[in-house]
Amino acid sequence: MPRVWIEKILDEPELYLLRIDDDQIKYFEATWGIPEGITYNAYLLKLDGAVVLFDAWKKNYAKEFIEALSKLVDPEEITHIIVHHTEPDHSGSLPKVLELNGYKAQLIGTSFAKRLLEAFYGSKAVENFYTIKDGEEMKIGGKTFRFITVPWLHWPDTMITYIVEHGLMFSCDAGGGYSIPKGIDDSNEEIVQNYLPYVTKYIVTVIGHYHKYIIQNIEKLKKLGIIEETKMILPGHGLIWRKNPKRIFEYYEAVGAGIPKKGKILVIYDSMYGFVEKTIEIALDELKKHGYNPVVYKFTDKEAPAVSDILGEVPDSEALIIGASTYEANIHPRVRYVLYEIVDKANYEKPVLVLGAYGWGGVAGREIETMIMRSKFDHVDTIEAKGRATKEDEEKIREGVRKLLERLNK
Ligand SMILES: Cc1cc2nc3c(=O)[nH]c(=O)nc-3n(C[C@H](O)[C@H](O)[C@H](O)COP(=O)(O)O)c2cc1C
Repeated sequence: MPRVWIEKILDEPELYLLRIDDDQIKYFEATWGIPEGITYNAYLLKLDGAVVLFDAWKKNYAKEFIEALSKLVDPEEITHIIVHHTEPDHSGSLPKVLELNGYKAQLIGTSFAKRLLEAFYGSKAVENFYTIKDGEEMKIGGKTFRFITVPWLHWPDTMITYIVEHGLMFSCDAGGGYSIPKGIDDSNEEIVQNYLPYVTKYIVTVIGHYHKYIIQNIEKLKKLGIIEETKMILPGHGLIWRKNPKRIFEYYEAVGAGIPKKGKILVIYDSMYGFVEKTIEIALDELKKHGYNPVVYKFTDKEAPAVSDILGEVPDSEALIIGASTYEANIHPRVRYVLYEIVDKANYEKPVLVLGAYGWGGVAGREIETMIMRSKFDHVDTIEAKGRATKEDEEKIREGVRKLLERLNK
């Protein structure tokens, strides 16, 4: 059952975390396999003469959200609701909150957020909506709220809120990650280390399509001096960053830029009857001879890894080896889908070696080359075997691996 956390984060100003651990979800956005689950984080701030709610939870947990919220405040007393991003994993419970609030609270968000809220929940939901301008400041309960738009992180509606006097940054999806961390913040390094790979997976699968905006928006926040001075980052998923708040944005930047881990080669392949696998075994042997320790994902008649996990491995890889069989004059469907998603969401300047096997006319290699040529990836070579790899193929594969490694050492 999902665990609910109601945690006081600060005494002054009086700030609470409302978090639910969604361990029931299987596919985030009905696509990305996340057996590790995800948390939805909302925040409540009690000020002099104002009660401010920052976002909410998914609709499935509206009942739990109201119960948790009601332990801190009568929903009728909420004066402001800040909507950072309208994706229903954050906004789904808002209609229930508004109903219990008697629609008295002022909603605050971008013009895009207003339009989307209306489309999702009807015109009554936005009756009392205030549309902010980028950089606008507003006094609420004696504090200065600065609203900064961060479009395409990862919807057009997205903004963050910065409370100037206390250096509090409510960042919604930016700074978030998958999984259900055992704590609420970054104070325990073991929890952080377990969590960070799920941050990468989240960035690639959820924000990856717009990954240039990660860099752009972080630059924007840097220029405003906000990242430098912030004391706490409070995202809509995962851990709160208070011990070292800058760390999560540095991590986001590193993933956005695809900074590689020395020696990590990602190998992805399909093999129906073992012929592609043979070409991969030769490549793995050559990699090992050169001291590399590859990370391997394979699609066979016994296993099909989650595409979300594979995507999470791309940003910190030095290079990729893709192995595919030709299937009905195309790339095997499993590898075709993975590649499509990699090129779309994890498109980096990294070298790629293509291996494969075919029966009567190799097509997969050529098709993969075309996909790579249209991406930022750097095509090194394509070597395909007609069925079983011959001695000659073996030599070419080993040579291909050496060429791939040379690119890394340039
Ligand atoms: C359903 C199916 C479709 C195939 N389509 C093609 C094809 O269009 N062209 C071709 O050359 N080989 C085709 N093949 C043959 C495979 O590409 C070939 O046997 C290859 O060696 C398979 O490698 P693997 O056993 O590692 O998957 C097909 C095989 C299967 C099972």
